[in-house]
Amino acid sequence: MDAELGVIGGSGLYRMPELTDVEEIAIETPFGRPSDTITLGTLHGMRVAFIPRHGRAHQHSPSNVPARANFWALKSLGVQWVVSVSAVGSLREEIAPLDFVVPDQVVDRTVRRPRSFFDESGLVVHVTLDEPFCPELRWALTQAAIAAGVRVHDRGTYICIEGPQFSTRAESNLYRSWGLDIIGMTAMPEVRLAREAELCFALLALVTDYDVWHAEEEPVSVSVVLERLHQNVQAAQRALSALIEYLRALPGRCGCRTALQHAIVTDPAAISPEIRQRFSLLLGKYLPG
Ligand SMILES: CSC[C@H]1O[C@H](OP(=O)(O)O)[C@H](O)[C@@H]1O
Ligand SMILES: Nc1ncnc2[nH]cnc12
Repeated sequence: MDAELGVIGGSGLYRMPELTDVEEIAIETPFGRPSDTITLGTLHGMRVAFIPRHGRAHQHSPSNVPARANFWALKSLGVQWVVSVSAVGSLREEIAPLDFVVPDQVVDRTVRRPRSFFDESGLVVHVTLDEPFCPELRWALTQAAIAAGVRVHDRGTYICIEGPQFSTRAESNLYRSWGLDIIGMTAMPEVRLAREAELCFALLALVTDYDVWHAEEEPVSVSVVLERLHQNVQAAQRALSALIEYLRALPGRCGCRTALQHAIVTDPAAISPEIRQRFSLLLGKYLPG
C-alpha cells in the first residue's frame, strides 16, 4: 500500500504544501492518465496521495476531468478514503460564502460524462447510492473542519451541473425551489466511481458565492470564486491536516468497502478470463481469475 488517504483538490487547491517525504508519480490506467502526476507524501504519519482534479495548470474542464483514471489510480495505490475539496455556490441564504459544507446528498444533472468503470465491458454492475457519501468519513471531515475554525454545515444536497457555464437565474431559482443547498460541477461522476471502487468518499465544499439568485450579492463569476478561494483555501488545508487524527478513530463499519458484494448481475460463468483480469483491481475478490 502506497497511501491510505486520497485527496482530490479542486479549483484553487493544486498542491498540498504540508506533505513531507514527497514523490511525484505518473500512473497510466486502463482509462488513460489521471488529471496530473500524483503527489505521494506524509501528513501526520499517514501516507497521502494528492491529485489536482483540473490539473496543476487548471487545464481540464469539469466535463473533461479524467475521473475514471483518477479513481482507478487512487485504488491502485491502496487508498481507502478519498476526500474531494470543491468550490461551490450556495443556494440558501444561511449558507454563506466562506462557510464549509459536508454534503450528505447529491443530485446529478450532468449529461456527457462516463459514469461507470464497467460501461461496454460486458459486466453489469448496479451499486447502491441511497447514501452517496461515506457517513464515517463525513463525520471525520466535519470534525476536522470544526477543528480548523470554520463555520461548517454537516449536511446538504449538492447539485452537480454539467457546466462549464454557470447557471441562468431561472435555473438557479429552479434548484432552490427543489430544496437543494449547494451547486458545483464536479461531484459527479466521482460519487458513483468511488462507490464502484469500494472507496469511502466525502466532499469538503468551500462556499465561494451565492450563485446567481441573490438580489443583493454579485452573481457568480470566476473572479468572485477565486477571490473567496484565496480567502479560505488555507482553512481547507488546516482541515485536511486535522482530518488525520479523526480518520484513525473511525470504526470502519460503513458499507463502502463491500459495495460490490451483491452488485454484479452478470452470470460469472459468462465472464471471460480477460475481463476478470482487466477488472481484477476492482473485482478480484469477487471474481477470481
Ligand atoms: C473556477 S469556478 C468553477 C469550477 O470550480 C468548481 O470546481 P471544483 O469542484 O473542482 O472545485 C466548480 O465545480 C467548477 O468546476
Ligand atoms: N455558483 C456555482 N455554480 C457552479 N459551480 C460553482 N463553483 C463555485 N461556485 C459555483
